[in-house]
Amino acid sequence: MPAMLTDVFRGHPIHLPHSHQPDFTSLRELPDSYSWTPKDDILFAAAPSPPTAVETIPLIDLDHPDAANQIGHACRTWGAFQIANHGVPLSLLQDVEFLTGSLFGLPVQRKLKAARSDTGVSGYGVARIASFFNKQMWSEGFTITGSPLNDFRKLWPQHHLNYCDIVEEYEERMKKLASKLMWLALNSLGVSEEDVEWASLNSADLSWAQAALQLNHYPVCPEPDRAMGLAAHTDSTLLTILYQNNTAGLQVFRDDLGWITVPPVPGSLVVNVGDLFHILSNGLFKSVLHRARVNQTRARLSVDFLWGPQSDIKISPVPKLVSPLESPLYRSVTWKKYLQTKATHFNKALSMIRNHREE
Ligand SMILES: O=C(O)CCC(=O)C(=O)O
Ligand SMILES: [Fe+2]
Repeated sequence: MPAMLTDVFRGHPIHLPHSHQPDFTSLRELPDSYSWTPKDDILFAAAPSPPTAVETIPLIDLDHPDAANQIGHACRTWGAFQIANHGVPLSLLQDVEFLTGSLFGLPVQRKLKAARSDTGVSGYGVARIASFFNKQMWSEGFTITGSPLNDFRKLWPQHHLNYCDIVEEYEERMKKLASKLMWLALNSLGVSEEDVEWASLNSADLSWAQAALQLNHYPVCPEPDRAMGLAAHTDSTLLTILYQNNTAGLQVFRDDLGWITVPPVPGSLVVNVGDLFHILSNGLFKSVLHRARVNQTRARLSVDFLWGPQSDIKISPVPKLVSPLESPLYRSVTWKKYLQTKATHFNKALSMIRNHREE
């Protein structure tokens, strides 16, 4: 049986000196441990986009006949896009948002009943990337891998079954959507099912993929300019599908434009290219650097569907996308191995598996 995502993470526990969440609502000033400077993250100070910048990631209508090409173009230029007409019912998005709000609205002591253990993956806690930074992030999270039943029972002794049903339905929908998006993007490069033997086009057979669901809460912050909701990172996934409530905060980085805010569009979903899709596309698709900022007036919620292949599948650049005169840009890697590299080298992980060509 292929190793599941849970095992991958379990082998790489996060050791954090601060495993306890503060009660954000009681803080009237930003504590020093939450106050970021460019020293804490060089990207913190990277050029903010000018207020006049109108450019942002495209919003693509999946019913549009040219959707595949638009997605391909967005993956190459931004590494991210929003989608409308994605087929996920609005009522389900609302249910997931309600669940997320209800979870983070619980008293801290209750949330800590489902705290992620030192070596665990699922449950309540700080962002996984927290261990790479000296400063703390203005957010709290809840990770779901496999069934949330045990954790949900601790959080909501009465209503956990309803909430489990919502998660299950959401994950089913997301799995199908993610596979559809991957194939649309690959088709735009002329890549078809014969070129990627481990991934089936058939939406009824998604057993080659696995996923985790990450719920995030960014509370109202007394000094948002000095705080960081979630520091800059790329996702280790093939694709990530993000639902955000109606509050801006997600930003994506473009070398030529700086940090660009992704405006919430009601009912739409944000899609990010992750590191594995970048590898698979031989570097053609950009694994987008992104982060979450916070604000002083509205709490922000996001639901992140992190999607990739089963842990033992070897991902390497599709041969068709590699020029016959050059070696592939990356060596082959399983998701399991890649997460191990990421757990040690964080944002430098991709360069660790890159084939360095003679210039
Ligand atoms: O909350 C967001 O907008 C971003 C979340 C994210 O990037 C993550 O969970 O990996
Ligand atoms: Fe992310």
